[in-house]
Amino acid sequence: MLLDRIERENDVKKLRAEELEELAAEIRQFLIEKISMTGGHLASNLGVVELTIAMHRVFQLPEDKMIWDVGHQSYTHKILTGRRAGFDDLRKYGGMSGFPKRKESACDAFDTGHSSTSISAGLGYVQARDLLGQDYSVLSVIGDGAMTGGMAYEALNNAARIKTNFIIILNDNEMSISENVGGMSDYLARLRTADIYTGLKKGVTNTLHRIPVAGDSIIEQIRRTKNSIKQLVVPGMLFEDMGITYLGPIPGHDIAMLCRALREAKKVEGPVLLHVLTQKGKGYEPAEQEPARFHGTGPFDIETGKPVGTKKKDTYTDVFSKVICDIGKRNPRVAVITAAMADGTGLSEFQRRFPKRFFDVGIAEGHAVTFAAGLAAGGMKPVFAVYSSFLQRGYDQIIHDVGLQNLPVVFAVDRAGLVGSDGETHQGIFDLSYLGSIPNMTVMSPKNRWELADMLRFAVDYEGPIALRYPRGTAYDGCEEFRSPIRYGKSEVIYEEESIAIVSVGHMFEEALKTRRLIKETGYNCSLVNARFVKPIDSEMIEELAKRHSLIVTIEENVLCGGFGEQVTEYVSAQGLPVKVLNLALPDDYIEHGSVDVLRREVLLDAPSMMKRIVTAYILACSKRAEKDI
Ligand SMILES: Cc1ncc(C[n+]2csc(CCOP(=O)(O)OP(=O)(O)O)c2C)c(N)n1
Ligand SMILES: CC(=O)[C@@H](O)[C@H](O)COP(=O)(O)O
Ligand SMILES: [Mg+2]
Repeated sequence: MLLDRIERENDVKKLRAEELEELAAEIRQFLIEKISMTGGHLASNLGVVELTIAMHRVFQLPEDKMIWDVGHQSYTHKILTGRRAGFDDLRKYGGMSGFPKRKESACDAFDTGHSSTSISAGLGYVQARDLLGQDYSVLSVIGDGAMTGGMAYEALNNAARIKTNFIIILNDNEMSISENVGGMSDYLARLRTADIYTGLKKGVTNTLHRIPVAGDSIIEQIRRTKNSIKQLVVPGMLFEDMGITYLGPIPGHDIAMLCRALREAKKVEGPVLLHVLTQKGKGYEPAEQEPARFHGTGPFDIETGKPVGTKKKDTYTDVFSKVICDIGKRNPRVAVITAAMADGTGLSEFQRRFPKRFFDVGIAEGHAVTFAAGLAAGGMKPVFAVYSSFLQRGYDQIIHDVGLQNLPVVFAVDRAGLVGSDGETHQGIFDLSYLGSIPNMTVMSPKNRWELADMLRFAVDYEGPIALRYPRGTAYDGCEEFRSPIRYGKSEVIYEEESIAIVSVGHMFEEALKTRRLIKETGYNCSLVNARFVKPIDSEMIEELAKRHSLIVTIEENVLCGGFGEQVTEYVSAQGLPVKVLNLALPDDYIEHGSVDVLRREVLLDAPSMMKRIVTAYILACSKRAEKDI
């Protein structure tokens, strides 16, 4: 196997040029086999095998800096930098990350996970290099999907003024996770056929009328506007006009051609954009046919491409998907928005049924928030379905454009809490803090699938900014009997006893139920309350609990800082209530990849750990009280 000769970075340079195609085939086979067992991002990785080989042939690691936008396509880079063995534990706790990580390898120049950051980070490297008088190449690899994100344009605008080499590789596979959207995507599609234009260039400058008949309509178009002549004559004119040299389009599965283009790019004094055309899922038929399904996949059967394992119950996303369609059917003012995550957020069905009221804005969460605010100001009822960690991108917009004007925008915050194998960048563990701090914002979280449905209906009827947060994965379908109507700012008492009172937030209810059971087994009484609202907190309920309990315990899957628990503690302290409070939440830290169950054990938010922490705190609270009485 050629792969056996790749033990560390730069080893790929030792292979003969004629061997590289075979190496690409081996890498594809390896990726398919490994990801079929562990799950991971398959389609994007299959698409960049040749591009990555070419980059590693032409550039020197770790001296040269390769920055992978999003980073979900960095698997071949990991293989070529000696991390092949890591694929056995890909995205498992303690195992190799699915994204580039500086702490994992000196060859990973920059951590990524969220989209459209690579040009900014690359430009930073370039400026640092020049200021420090160093000499290395910087390559930012950005996909056509990531090119729909505003940061990419801010960075290009900034990069245009530099006079030293900076290589931007636009990996264009005509796909975001789903089909790519928007004007840039259309523009790139036109560039893809730029060889026609290159042929035309001569024709235009010499004799327009000698161009074959097939070109007639194009010639007509050229005559019509001067601008379109420029567009057709110089492919990549948009970039060129900005001061960025455009090279392309380059066939992205031809290693020799890619190497040549990269060597050319290295010579340019200034920013240069290489437009590389690749195919998502290349080399594995099921992924070529269904690139969106194989973007991020669980384990699958290689032969058929079908997922392995039993059919799971509905996820929270499935529930959201059904209910929002039902709401959309009844209420023509409801419009939904996604930032390139129609499948992930469960909006694809809404798109199919109500295409005019469905908006995919590209990977542009900040824009999506303000766009939603505009829709609301114009009389619509926008529902922005978005992953918790990606909504971090829209923080100012939520304050400035939604909160300040008290506009009725619904935020359906999916992937809230621990998400598992995507790790640090994707854990949705800050939303209660960042949403809870915004005036006019209401924040809810459901305990089970029925409450998600009820809360979504409540949110759509509510006349102000409102968010509901729910996690990745199977929707809890227990406790259906507890389904009292949602009342603004009111919690729900599930079990009423004395001594200890647990108040749990959203999906942590299931774990809180188990914890209560364990506490009862140790002989203590324990009440259980479902918070329902994180903002405003149900202060009346806290006052009531303080009368009959020595300890109030809050449970949430959010960082402690700024979360639900801190609000309760602050209220109890401000009111001087005679009760101790224990906040069980996530630490002030980033939480790595791994299964949610393992991660919860690590952060002591699993039922057995919580039971121990609660009983210990209760005994302490009682002894303090006894001391006081003496
Ligand atoms: C801020 C942010 N929003 C959404 C995502 C989810 N996401 C991951 S990859 C991806 C599509 C990227 O498309 P592209 O850059 O073309 O890469 P490809 O998968 O086609 O290789 C999206 C939307 C993200 N990582 N970051
Ligand atoms: C790379 C990326 O950001 C997404 O592909 C993400 O991995 C999707 O995660 P879900 O599986 O939770 O939809
Ligand atoms: Mg793409």
